[in-house]
Amino acid sequence: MKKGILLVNLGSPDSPSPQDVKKYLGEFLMDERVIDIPKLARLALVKGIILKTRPKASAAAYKKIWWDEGSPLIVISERLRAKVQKEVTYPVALAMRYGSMTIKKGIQELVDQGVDEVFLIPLYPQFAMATTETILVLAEELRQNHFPNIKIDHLPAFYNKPDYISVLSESVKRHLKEKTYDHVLFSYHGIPERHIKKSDVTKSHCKIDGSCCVTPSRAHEFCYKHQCLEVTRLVAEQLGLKEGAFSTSFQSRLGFDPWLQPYTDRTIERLGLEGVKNMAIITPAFVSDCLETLEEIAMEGQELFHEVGGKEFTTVPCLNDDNEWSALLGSWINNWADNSTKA
Ligand SMILES: C=CC1=C(C)c2cc3[nH]c(cc4nc(cc5[nH]c(cc1n2)c(C)c5CCC(=O)O)C(CCC(=O)O)=C4C)c(C)c3C=C
Ligand SMILES: [Fe+2]
Ligand SMILES: [Fe+2]
Repeated sequence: MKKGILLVNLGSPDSPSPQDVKKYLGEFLMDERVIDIPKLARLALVKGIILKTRPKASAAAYKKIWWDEGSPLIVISERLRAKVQKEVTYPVALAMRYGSMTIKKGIQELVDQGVDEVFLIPLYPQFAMATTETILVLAEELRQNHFPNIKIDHLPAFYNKPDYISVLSESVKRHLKEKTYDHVLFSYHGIPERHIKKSDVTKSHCKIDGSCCVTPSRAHEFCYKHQCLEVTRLVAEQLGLKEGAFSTSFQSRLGFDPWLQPYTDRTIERLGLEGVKNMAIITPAFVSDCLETLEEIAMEGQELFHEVGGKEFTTVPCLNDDNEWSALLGSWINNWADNSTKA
């Protein structure tokens, strides 16, 4: 069999125009694993309410962070792909779950090069039904309907792999430049609380309040909150952060249902009001900088911190196309290839 690699990230609109943002958000939010309510209710909510107002506001936010070469998330993912390609002898393609760079095109690109065994790498450290699961389900549907002769294997969530934690911690260390901060905040993309319950394979473990997340359970293989808290714990340990000098929060909530808490915006506000003057913020749910890190955190978050009396607000870039990160992906790919050959 000929092996090939498919890196998959979330995606971005084709341009920051309200029309392109509307098209992209329409596809993204109509995914039943993102807005997980019955189809008719989802249609009414997404087409009838969200897409009437949000594209304009989102387009304005995208305009603030857009690069000459395109969406930061896509440009960075392509840079990463090119570096990973240098680490391995197998063809490496890039696709996005939403938008024009479809997973179908990505698989086709590999198949056109003779590949019939694909190693799919969802570019998400933590598992969530709105990220990893939706990619895997779509890839399997595509395999069955369009590529019945290929095999697809995938990299599971890698949040607690020691080599990943070490690459992430080293990158954070380099960016924090040995300065001390009053507080280091680990901010992860949020998800609605009900997604945690839905992904609980035991159906009884997850309690939302976080108490469950420190009690060993097989539910943790699919518990986004546990996996976020573990990244914080492991990185804080490697950075030697003291208890109380760091915490975890969740950003980017949408709608009125409860999402994972504490919320990042309220946490930044509270820290400032409590007298924190200099803080650093790390965003380990994202491997590439994107709208949520460059605008929501680096611009909105910073403004909020200053409004409540904060002075220095340091945002740590995501791993992006860091050399150690591309080398690590290369080593995971080579390990997979060795093991799949033996099998
Ligand atoms: C860990 C990664 C992500 C999870 C989990 C996730 C869940 C999720 N997101 C929305 C709604 C929106 N997300 C938006 C942007 C966005 N989300 C992620 C990652 C995760 N989302 C990224 C990387 C981005 C940025 C994309 C880019 O082009 O840079 C947006 C669009 C922007 C906006 O209007 O705010 C929405 C909407 C939901 C409902 C959800 C549910 C679990
Ligand atoms: Fe999102
Ligand atoms: Fe838990």
